Amino acid sequence: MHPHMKEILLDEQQIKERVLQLGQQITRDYQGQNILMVGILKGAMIFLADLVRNIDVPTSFDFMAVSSYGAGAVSSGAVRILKDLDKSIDGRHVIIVEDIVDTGLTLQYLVENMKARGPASLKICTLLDKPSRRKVDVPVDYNGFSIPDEFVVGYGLDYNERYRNLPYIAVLKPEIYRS
Ligand SMILES: O=P(O)(O)OC[C@H]1O[C@H](OP(=O)(O)OP(=O)(O)O)[C@H](O)[C@@H]1O
Ligand code: HPA
Ligand SMILES: [Mg+2]
Repeated sequence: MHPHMKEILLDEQQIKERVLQLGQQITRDYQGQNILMVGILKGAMIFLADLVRNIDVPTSFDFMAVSSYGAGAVSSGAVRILKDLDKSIDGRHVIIVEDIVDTGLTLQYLVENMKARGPASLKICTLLDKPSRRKVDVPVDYNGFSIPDEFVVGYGLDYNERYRNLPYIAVLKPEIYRS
């Protein structure tokens, strides 16, 4: 384990099994349709890459980059678009793919923003959910794991742009983000 980690919360095998289940569930729910997965950069990229390989209906993907956390471990609440979608989502069956729903502020903004673009349907898929930290209600359709209120990194999730490449999800030692 990386020396900056307190404990591994979800190991590679647990993540792999759950991502397979989510892919199978989405495949069942979208029979006969085409999906547009919208990955929210950068955190969701690893989850999206693994998830789409477990989906067996026609699937395309696009990306959006927004930022609320910046370099820190606390949400600023103000969401900025850093990179917008390449194409229109009008009439498409859209699934927003996130790595984590924490306060819900990022997703609340994204859902409002995307609904205004006229998709045929809009669902949310997140790998992790921290329900105890929610400030606004967001309708999560697919959730990998509900986790306790601890700052986690790995499998796409960062602290100050680090640790995204860890193959597991771990709790960062508090002294690392306090220092
Ligand atoms: O529910 P919330 O409290 O809004 O937090 C969740 C958001 O925060 C993180 O993004 P971040 O701004 O750190 O960008 P990143 O994905 O590039 O790390 C995460 O990827 C979610 O998008
Ligand atoms: O626990 C977290 N880890 C990394 N990024 C995050 N963004 C919201 N919560 C988290
Ligand atoms: Mg981040």
